[in-house]
Amino acid sequence: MSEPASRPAAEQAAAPLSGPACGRPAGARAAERPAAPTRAAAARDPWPVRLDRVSVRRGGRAAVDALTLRLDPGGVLALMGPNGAGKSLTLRLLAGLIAPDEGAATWAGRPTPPRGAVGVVFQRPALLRRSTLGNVTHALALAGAPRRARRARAMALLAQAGLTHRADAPARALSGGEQQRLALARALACAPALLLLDEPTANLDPRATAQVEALLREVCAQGVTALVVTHDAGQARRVADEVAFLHNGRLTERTPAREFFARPASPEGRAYLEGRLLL
Ligand SMILES: Nc1ncnc2c1ncn2[C@@H]1O[C@H](COP(=O)(O)OP(=O)(O)OP(=O)(O)O)[C@@H](O)[C@H]1O
Repeated sequence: MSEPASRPAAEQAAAPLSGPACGRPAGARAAERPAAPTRAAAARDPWPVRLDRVSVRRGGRAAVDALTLRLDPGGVLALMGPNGAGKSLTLRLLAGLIAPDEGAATWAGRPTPPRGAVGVVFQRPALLRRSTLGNVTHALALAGAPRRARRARAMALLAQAGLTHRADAPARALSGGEQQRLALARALACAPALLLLDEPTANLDPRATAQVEALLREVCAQGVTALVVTHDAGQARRVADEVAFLHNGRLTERTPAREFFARPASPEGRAYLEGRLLL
């Protein structure tokens, strides 16, 4: 994930069930590892994903204000900032779920993301009234996986998410942490190149948070690029390679994570880490 660190100031699928996005599957044990995506990867690669001076108007103001951000393959970018900074809107722009009012969002130079190239996990997963397994097989069906391959592939995704033992349970009966790991497994059904997560552990306890983070790290180690919106500085330290900091819809800095936490480049980033940036 790159773009030179822009020092001070400069830039589910959708849940696969509801939007344009939909995982380079990864595996727990090798025997259970989902088969390699059958699609021609290059045709679906979204790189670079670019926001060029995009603005989104909400409530009579620019909630995202002339933002420029470029994502290239590799790594985890944490998108941080105070409430209302424009993080979720930015994530939705990157997913192609909303269009900018000004500026341009492009994927590999095109105005929409390649089908299935971007997976999204929201803070509260919208799970279907089906079994855990059924949620994933449904996502695979939407992704165009052949019927005969769906069950084995879904079971491999569930194994990776540590949910084999919950396969037949109603998805909505899972714990919050299990539901979020299911949402991740489901988002991986389309073998996305880019995974966007909007505060994926905001409602989880430390143990469930650690499980989701471990799954995210595993998926990223296997080639998926991720952007995580988080308020949790500990989480950003644990999972992110870089931090992009937003304030009032503007990018104040994009900095390697280690550097951000040691010496944030922008006054806003510094104030936030010191608990002084409240709005
Ligand atoms: N549909 C809407 N109507 C009016 N204002 C909106 C709408 N959607 C977003 N906004 C406003 O745009 C701003 C940015 O919203 P966004 O959800 O991107 O912020 P955020 O950084 O994700 O905040 P939080 O950390 O609280 O989730 C906020 O002030 C929000 O109130």
